[in-house]
Amino acid sequence: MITLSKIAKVFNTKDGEVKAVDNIDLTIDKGEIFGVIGYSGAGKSTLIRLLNMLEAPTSGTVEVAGKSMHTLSRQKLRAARQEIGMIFQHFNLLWSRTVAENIAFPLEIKGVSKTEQKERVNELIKLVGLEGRGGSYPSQLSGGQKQRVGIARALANNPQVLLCDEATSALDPKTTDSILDLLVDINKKLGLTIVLITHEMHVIRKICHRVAVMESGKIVEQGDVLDIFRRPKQEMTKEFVKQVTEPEETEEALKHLLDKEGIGHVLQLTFVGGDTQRPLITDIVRKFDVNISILQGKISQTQHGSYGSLFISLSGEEKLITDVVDYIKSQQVEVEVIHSA
Ligand SMILES: Nc1ncnc2c1ncn2[C@@H]1O[C@H](COP(=O)(O)OP(=O)(O)OP(=O)(O)O)[C@@H](O)[C@H]1O
Repeated sequence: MITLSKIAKVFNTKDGEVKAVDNIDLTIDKGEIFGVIGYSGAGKSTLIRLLNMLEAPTSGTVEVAGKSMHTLSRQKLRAARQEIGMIFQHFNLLWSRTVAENIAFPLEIKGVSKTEQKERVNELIKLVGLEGRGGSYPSQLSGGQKQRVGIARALANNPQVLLCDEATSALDPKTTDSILDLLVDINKKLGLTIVLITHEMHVIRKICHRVAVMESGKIVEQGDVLDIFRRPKQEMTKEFVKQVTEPEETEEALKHLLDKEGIGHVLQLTFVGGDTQRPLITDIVRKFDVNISILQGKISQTQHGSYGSLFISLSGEEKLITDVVDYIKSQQVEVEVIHSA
C-alpha cells in the first residue's frame, strides 16, 4: 500500500541544514497497522507528512495506493489525498461547526450532494460511537469524543490509508485505550491501512502489527511487534520495550530486592505467545532441588499474541543453577541471569 524509497527531507534553517528524514526505505502492506516510534525530534512527524505530501521530499520516491505521490500535479495530488485520511494530536476541528458539520466538511469540498452527505455523516457518527452528538459543538465534547470526530472526518471520503499523528498523546490512559480500540475496530471492519507515529510503546504494543524505531532521521530497527518485544537489538529499541515490560516501579522494586542479603541468583525469563501459559516454574521445582521466589511478573497483550516477563530468585548449588538455566533455555524460553549470588 505504501512504499518509500530512499526518501529524505532536509530543512534549511538559519543554523544550517537539518536532515529530518535521512534516506529511508519502508514498505507498509495493505490492511496493516504500522507504528513508527521515536523520541521528540527523531523525524516521525516529517516522515508521516511525507506520505501525503504535506511535506515535499528533498529526494526519493513516495508511492501510496498505487500513485507516485511525488510526481503528481497539484490537482492530481488533491484527488490522491482523498485516499489518505489523517488525524492529529490536537484534533484540528473547526470550532464554529457542529460535529456533523465537521464530519461533512471533506464531503462538501468534494461536491457531494446534501442528501448523500447526511447519509454518510450518519453512518460515520455510528461507526465512531457518537450517536446523539451530531448537533454538539467541539467545545462541548471530551478529548476522546473530539478525536472520534477527527476519525469520522478522516474517514468521510472512504480513504485506503489513515495517518495518525500522535493521535492519543493528548488523552488520558483510559481514553487512549478506547481510541486505540476504535482504530483496531476500523482496521478490521474496513480493511484500512493505518500508519501511526507515537513516542509511547504502549500504543505500539496495543494495536500495531509492525513497528519501526526512528532515531536521528533514520529507521534503526523494524519488525513484527512481538519479535521486537522478544528480541530488541538496538539500545533505543530496548528502552522503548522497557517502557511496557519493565516500568519504573518494576525497576525500583528489583533494585530494592537486589540490594538485600541472600537474594540468591536473579533470573529474568521472557515468555512469548503460548509460552505465557506454560507451567515452567512447577516443572523446575519438580525437576531440581532449588528454592524459587517469584519477585515480579507481567504479561502484556499484543495484536499477535501475549508477551510476558518474570523475575525469579533461585537459591541452590552453583551447578544446579547452571542446570536450571540450561533447562529453561531448552524449553525455548529466553533467560538472562541479571544478578549472581
Ligand atoms: N519546518 C521545519 N523547518 C526546519 N526544521 C524542521 C521543520 N520541521 C521539522 N524540523 C526539524 O526536523 C527534525 C525532526 O522533526 P520532527 O518534528 O519530524 O520530529 P518528531 O520525531 O516528529 O518530533 P516531535 O514528536 O517532537 O514532533 C527536528 O530537528 C526539527 O527541528
